[in-house]
Amino acid sequence: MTQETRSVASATPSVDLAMFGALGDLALRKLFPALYHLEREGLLGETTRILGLARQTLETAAFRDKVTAALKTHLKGETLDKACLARFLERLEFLSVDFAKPEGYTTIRDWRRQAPDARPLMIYLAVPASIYGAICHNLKAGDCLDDSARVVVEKPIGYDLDSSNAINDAIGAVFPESRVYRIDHYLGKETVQNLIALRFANPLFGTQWNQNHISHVEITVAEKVGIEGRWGYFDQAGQLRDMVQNHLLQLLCLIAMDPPSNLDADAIRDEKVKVLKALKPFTPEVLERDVVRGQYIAGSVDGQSVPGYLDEEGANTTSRTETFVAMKTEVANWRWAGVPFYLRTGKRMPEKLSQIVIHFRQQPHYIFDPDQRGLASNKLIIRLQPEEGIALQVLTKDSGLDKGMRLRPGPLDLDFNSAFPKSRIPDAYERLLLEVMKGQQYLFVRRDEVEYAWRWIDQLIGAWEARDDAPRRYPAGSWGPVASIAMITQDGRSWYEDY
Ligand SMILES: NC(=O)C1=CN([C@@H]2O[C@H](COP(=O)(O)OP(=O)(O)OC[C@H]3O[C@@H](n4cnc5c(N)ncnc54)[C@H](OP(=O)(O)O)[C@@H]3O)[C@@H](O)[C@H]2O)C=CC1
Ligand SMILES: O=C1O[C@H](COP(=O)(O)O)[C@@H](O)[C@H](O)[C@H]1O
Repeated sequence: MTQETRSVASATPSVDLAMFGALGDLALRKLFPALYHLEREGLLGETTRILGLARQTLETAAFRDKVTAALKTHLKGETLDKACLARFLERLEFLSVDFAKPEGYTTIRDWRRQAPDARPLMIYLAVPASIYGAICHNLKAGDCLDDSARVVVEKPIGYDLDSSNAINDAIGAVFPESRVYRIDHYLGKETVQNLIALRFANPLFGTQWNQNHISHVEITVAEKVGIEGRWGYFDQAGQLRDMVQNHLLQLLCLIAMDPPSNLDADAIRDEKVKVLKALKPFTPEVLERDVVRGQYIAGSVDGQSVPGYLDEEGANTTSRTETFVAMKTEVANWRWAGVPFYLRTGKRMPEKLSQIVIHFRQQPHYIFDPDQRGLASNKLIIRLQPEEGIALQVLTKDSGLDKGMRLRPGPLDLDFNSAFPKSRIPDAYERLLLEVMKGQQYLFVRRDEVEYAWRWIDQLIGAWEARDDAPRRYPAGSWGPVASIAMITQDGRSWYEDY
């Protein structure tokens, strides 16, 4: 992170953005809406050009129509600003290329040569990871690249350590690590970045952030959605690879890492890697006690009946893929020894909710009503989505003449929408696209982070496979298998449930 991003944003430099997979789901649902928002906020470089690339034959005018239709569909209730839309569409061009074949790349090179001035080339690979290597190779062989070229790659980077290494090697054969931007869209969420501010700008928390003061940490990422037509992909991955390997481990790293010496990308990423290296591995015995896998069966979400995982479109009816995981893990280092981190994520839960709860230890000597001892210690509740905010649960005296010194838990609450009503919370992809344009890597995942995350996940999956047990069933619309509640109750605790 350079000086300028530490304080106020500066003007974004103009770039040439080549979007591979420009007619795919990610591009149309997330990336073009994010780029349009950047346009509306005046955050696109003045002469930035955007080249859509896909296999389908299409004129630029028809491509602009498709992008307009996608914006109308995906900008949830927002009215398109006509002038802004016109400015945005003017930037777009389209080329039909089969990415696997070298021939088409001459057209990309020619487009690049038409740039009005020297500017960075930003390549976004919104395509399956299986063709990242071919695209990188063809871009180089087709003379499309120079030293300004940076590449953005999507998750999942592989299926395990070996496959992720193969993908990273293919990318690394063309791009140095300093020009590779691996997306984990959770890092682009405003509230996730706020974890850095919360922890390192507030001495109140900085001094308490260790095993002397924190008893345990919960991270919940619950989704209401099911598989949404992605059964083929999801069934190969499962919730552990789809959500824990990346998003939940990134959240855990931001909570557990030591303070970086500055806000440079590598300073932050070095600290995250130390956390990943310190995660306790799972032995088969620990696995049985501390990990619960689930798969949803038919149920109801928001009052609507929904099918079970095995009855989703395209399902293989004998699949044992997990759609829910709960686990207890530990970061084995001086700061966190003995502090359980409880992680939980699942599809078809009753709420969409991403939340971190830090439970502080009780006072060493207790002087209030013994009946209230178990009432509560302080909790810091960090709501990442949907209602972004931070609440600190404190104990105060219950008011009233008849109450004596009765305690009452209550929140010191910072709701971002009411505290900062004018500020729109940008979508993660807006932030991430902007950072690539500026050449800042601190919100992207470095190769060794991916590797250590896979190492940990691989040994967990290895232990799982050795047990060969089926996931536990849970009805859609519930908080997961009962065993996930028992898992935390065995430690005398419960999942925080004030949703
Ligand atoms: N969609 C999402 O919400 C998310 C997606 N991702 C990742 O983003 C990437 C893109 O995903 P998504 O948009 O869903 O996938 P899609 O399949 O919807 O889009 C991929 C696009 O790439 C095109 N493509 C594939 N191979 C070639 C080729 N050889 N030549 C030309 N075009 C090609 C496809 O064209 P055609 O239709 O002609 O085959 C398609 O338009 C994947 O890596 C995915 O894992 C990550 C997180 C979320
Ligand atoms: O990466 C993924 O994330 C989404 C959840 O993202 P969110 O921003 O809506 O919380 C998940 O549904 C998807 O399966 C996974 O691939």
